[in-house]
Amino acid sequence: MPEGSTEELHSSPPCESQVTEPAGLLAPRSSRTMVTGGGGYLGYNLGCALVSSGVAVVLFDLHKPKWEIPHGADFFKGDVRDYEAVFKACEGVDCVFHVAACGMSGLEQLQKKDQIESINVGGTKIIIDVCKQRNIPRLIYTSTVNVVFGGNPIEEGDEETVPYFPLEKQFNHYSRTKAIADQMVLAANGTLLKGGDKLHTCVLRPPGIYGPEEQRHLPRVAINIQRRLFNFKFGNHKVQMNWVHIGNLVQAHLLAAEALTSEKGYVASGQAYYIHDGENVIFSEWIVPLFEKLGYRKPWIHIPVLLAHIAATVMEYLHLILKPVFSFTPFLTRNEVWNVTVTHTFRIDKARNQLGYKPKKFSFADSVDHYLKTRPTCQEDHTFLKMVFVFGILLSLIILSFF
Ligand SMILES: NC(=O)c1ccc[n+]([C@@H]2O[C@H](COP(=O)([O-])OP(=O)(O)OC[C@H]3O[C@@H](n4cnc5c(N)ncnc54)[C@H](O)[C@@H]3O)[C@@H](O)[C@H]2O)c1
Repeated sequence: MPEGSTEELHSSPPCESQVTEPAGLLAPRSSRTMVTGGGGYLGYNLGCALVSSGVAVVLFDLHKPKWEIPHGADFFKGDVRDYEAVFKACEGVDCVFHVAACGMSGLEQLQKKDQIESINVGGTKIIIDVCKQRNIPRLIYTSTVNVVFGGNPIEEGDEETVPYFPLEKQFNHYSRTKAIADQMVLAANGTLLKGGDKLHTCVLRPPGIYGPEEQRHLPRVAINIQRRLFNFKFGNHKVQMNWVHIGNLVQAHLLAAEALTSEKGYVASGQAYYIHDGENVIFSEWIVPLFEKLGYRKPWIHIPVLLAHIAATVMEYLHLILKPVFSFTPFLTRNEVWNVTVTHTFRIDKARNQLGYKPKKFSFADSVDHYLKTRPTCQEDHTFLKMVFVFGILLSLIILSFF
């Protein structure tokens, strides 16, 4: 399909199976919306919920979703860095959900700085510019808790008291560029549209996303458990964090779109919201169903956090060195080590009070069951990866012996 063209695919029933209760929550006062990153997990599920609410959707993405496109949605193949493509896709649109991002986890996190920056920052600038030119009055940006978390402990942080993590100290490009984009979107609130009205913007900051069909975290962790790379546990057992189920995150996006309307007094204009399931979890306990249902023993070899950090560093460098001849996904990155070894929890009172956000209760175990039912049966040979891992641990031990 040519770049910048729309394609309405199958007219199969929309994707209720992806999100337990997405539709009919509310119909955002919109006739046509655009979801960037509409081929990805959140973007696609959000698109499904919107069409179920009777709102037409353009799913804008570099890649087609792996799931069937629901009736009422158009897929537009395009790049958020391409002004003309974004402008064309936004014809008739009155609300944009800017979900597309690059560099989030695993291999992607190690992509070149320029690539990540051009998508996360450059792409966001283009989205804002097109909203102005196309007189689109509502823009909802999917940010991340990483804009304030960079390895610093945060307990029950809220939107008013926790500052952005200093950009110069963010050691991964994803978090740094998401923080820049988050600030750009908030700064764009209230700017004049070409037709004279105002642009209303808000940002949602979720932690890790889980749910049925999630592709980014669960399958990767599961594969590494099967490779027995997660026999190791590190860090304090009391480390807490939040997670968000896809159904709750979709709900929050729909509510945010509502809260940028005059009917809701533009309550969300210029606001940021933390969004999660409404509970703090201990990571080592939360992940247990995955080990149990896969039939593997829980991690039992305790290693110091520093060693895990060094191993992740070594993995990242090995990845860079070997990239020209062999590309592998490090089983952990430094950023991911911080994520599971440093407490970072947030309050969601602001979203509850201003947006009317009411997270539903979901179970991670159900997502694991779904994964086990749908995972591909054929497994690759991981001998080389195991070698790389063992090499990483050995190298880390050698480095550690110098301390
Ligand atoms: N997955 C998580 O755990 C998590 C946690 C916090 C925040 N977020 C945020 O949520 C959003 C969605 O995450 P997801 O899990 O659905 O990710 P995903 O990778 O499934 O979806 C992202 C989509 O963006 C698309 N994309 C990337 N570059 C693009 C470009 N230049 N032009 C057009 N499309 C492009 C990708 O093709 C992909 O389909 C992201 O903004 C991410 O930063 C995700």
